[in-house]
Amino acid sequence: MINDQWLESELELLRNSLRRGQQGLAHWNGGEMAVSAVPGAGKSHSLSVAAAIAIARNQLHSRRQLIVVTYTRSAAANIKLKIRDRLKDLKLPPGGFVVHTLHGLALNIANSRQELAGLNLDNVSIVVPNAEHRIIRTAVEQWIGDHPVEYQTLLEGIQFDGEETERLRRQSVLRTEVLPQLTNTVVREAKSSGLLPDELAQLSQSARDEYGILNIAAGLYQEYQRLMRSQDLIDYDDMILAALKVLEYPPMRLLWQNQVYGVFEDEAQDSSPLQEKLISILAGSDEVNSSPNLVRVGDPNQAINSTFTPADPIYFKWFCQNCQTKNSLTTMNQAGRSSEIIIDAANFVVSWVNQQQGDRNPEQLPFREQKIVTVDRGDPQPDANPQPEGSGVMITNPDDVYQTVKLIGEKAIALFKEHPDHNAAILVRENRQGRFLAQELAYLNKEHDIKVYEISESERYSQIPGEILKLLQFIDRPHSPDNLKAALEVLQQRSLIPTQDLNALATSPEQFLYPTVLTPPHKPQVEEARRYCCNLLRARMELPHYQIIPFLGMTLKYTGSELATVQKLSERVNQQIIGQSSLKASINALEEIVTAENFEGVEEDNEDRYTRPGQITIITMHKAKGLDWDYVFIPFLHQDILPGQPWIPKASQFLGNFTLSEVARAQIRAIVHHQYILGDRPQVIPLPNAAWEEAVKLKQAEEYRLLYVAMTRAKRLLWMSAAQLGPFRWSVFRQDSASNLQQKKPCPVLPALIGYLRNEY
Ligand SMILES: Nc1ncnc2c1ncn2[C@@H]1O[C@H](COP(=O)(O)OP(=O)(O)OP(=O)(O)O)[C@@H](O)[C@H]1O
Repeated sequence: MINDQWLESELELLRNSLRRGQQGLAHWNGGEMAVSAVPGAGKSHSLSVAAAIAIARNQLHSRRQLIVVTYTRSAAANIKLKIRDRLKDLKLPPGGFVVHTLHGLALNIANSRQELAGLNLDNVSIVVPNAEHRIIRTAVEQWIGDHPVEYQTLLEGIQFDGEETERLRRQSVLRTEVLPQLTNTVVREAKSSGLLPDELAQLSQSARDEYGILNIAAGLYQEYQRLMRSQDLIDYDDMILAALKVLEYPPMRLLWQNQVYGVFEDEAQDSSPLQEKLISILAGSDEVNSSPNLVRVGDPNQAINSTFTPADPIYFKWFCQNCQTKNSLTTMNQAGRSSEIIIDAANFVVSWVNQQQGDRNPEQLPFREQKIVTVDRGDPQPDANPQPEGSGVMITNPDDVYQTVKLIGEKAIALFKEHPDHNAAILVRENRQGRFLAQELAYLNKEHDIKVYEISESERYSQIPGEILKLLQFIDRPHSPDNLKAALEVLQQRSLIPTQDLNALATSPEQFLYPTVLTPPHKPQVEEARRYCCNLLRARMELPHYQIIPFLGMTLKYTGSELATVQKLSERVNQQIIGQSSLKASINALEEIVTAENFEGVEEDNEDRYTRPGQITIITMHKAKGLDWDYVFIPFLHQDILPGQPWIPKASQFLGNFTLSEVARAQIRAIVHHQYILGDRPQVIPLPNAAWEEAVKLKQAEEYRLLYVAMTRAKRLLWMSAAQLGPFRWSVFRQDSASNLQQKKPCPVLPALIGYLRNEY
């Protein structure tokens, strides 16, 4: 205990600088605690104060530390600085704590006894596979080779007349889309829940569906693991598993637990069961009946990664419930970020969406019923709950997407004229919307000195080496259906050719690329794709190969710093192949770059670039989490995107009215939830249709939470709109063609919100 009077009174002052709800955190004195906070509640602020208080009170030092865990490196750097500042104010040395990302922490533990971890970390490389990764593609090929009967059942789908072209098309869909996606989803979902391939295979025995989806999934997972091992590769979950293996050994567990006084976890709604297990062990002790010194802070209403990563907010909700029964749940409801009317609008969304769900269990509702409240008078946050700009919340219904941009442009000009030091953002659901807005608003920069900054542009840098590689592989071997399909995908993603079923084109490259008089004429969209491909092939004949990469960059219509990135890439490849220059050598060099995932684009590296004054940032709703702006525009709020309809790609509808990967995800979640609550009691695995329905519900709930995150980014003005006419789907929208816009329905919460605001204000 501290007996220094001065320090005690400083700590008291520090505690009092926190708001009511935040103080619970500062009073933490060991044991488990859950903190459920609303957007803008000051989670990282109060976490850093509570950390400093815990370090001071318990006189922590380098051999007995507090561990703070966050999910991104920038969050880690941020909170580290904050804790240091607090300790400095308390005249204490900057020690007694470490801030880690979860994976950084796992790596440290695994490194502490490599032979226990089962990994030689000096030899392995870390990869982050996606469905296109070569490991996953190879796993799929191996599985197909070893499981002809199961593969045949998939090929036949719900009906099949044996026609050859259709069989080839289905093969292409299964090999390049369905099975890679299934592998990717299952590996991540099962592994991060602590399920090994054999356990999954065992569990899949009680599933009763015709394909045996979980059994296929377990087989794919097995192949994946084998390939990763044989090539000395590990993924992020392997790091956590390795750390857990070290901690299973009692002397090592004791050693670590003695070093760790407690663990504070931020963004706890994004945790997976495996991650939760790791921090609970670290924060615990081997004494019976003692609970771990574990504080978990999160906001279940901001869980926006649960449908494409294994993060699942239900675990944090359960943790909160558990703490509530032990009286150790704290809620932080006050937030000073936004004007009151914006807070009201966000709270309305929470209740309205939950009301639509009928009677589901509270933890299965899209939102935790936790309302945001304005701060008290005299709050320490400067300009807390600022005066709104105009009415504070504006909802409009423009004629079409073009008029939407026009209105945003006019509003931005007026706002920046009056407040040049403020900032603004347009939040979009997908990058294509962002690209459209950036093009249409480019005039703001030239004519009004308002910088328009589109974030997805810089995100695209990391895709450039992969895109160029696919085109090079195609021009090297154009008759390979896989190469052709991969190249067509790139062209389609870049909106250079119309969206269509590429499997049909890629199954017979010869017919597609060089139709004879005997082949039926191509449809216009196929012909357009063919012309693009033939131009690429011609370039191979006509250009010296060191010019090919820059040429491909132009063909893909890269702009500005994307082109600079391509130039840099081209130079690096040419340097690597000096003395043996050929197309093959370029491909090999590029393959190495893509596999190593270590090529950095040409871009600024600073998070502040998202929120510069006088700037309008175009950013996806996902990426906007954790940030805020004076003015926030959220256009294109249409029902087909928000909450969205269940959508099964046409190409894979022969398998039934669901996607295999989503069914498998929902089945694995059902298993893990069951194990979590009911332990070893017999398990019923949902059938594909029920699992798919559950997946759809989860997806729609997440879309609403995404809207909530987006709305709560606004400080003074929240501008939302749903145009009457919009593209059928943004993925097929092309500005250059006179594409038809269609009648669109607004996201259902918008009319309800308009009614609410009208009555309330
Ligand atoms: N007690 C306080 N005294 C002074 N400032 C505070 C206090 N609590 C919060 N703040 C300020 O409120 C702002 C919002 O805090 P922060 O960004 O940490 O919120 P958050 O909970 O992480 O929000 P979100 O989850 O929506 O991203 C910060 O500028 C922070 O400094």
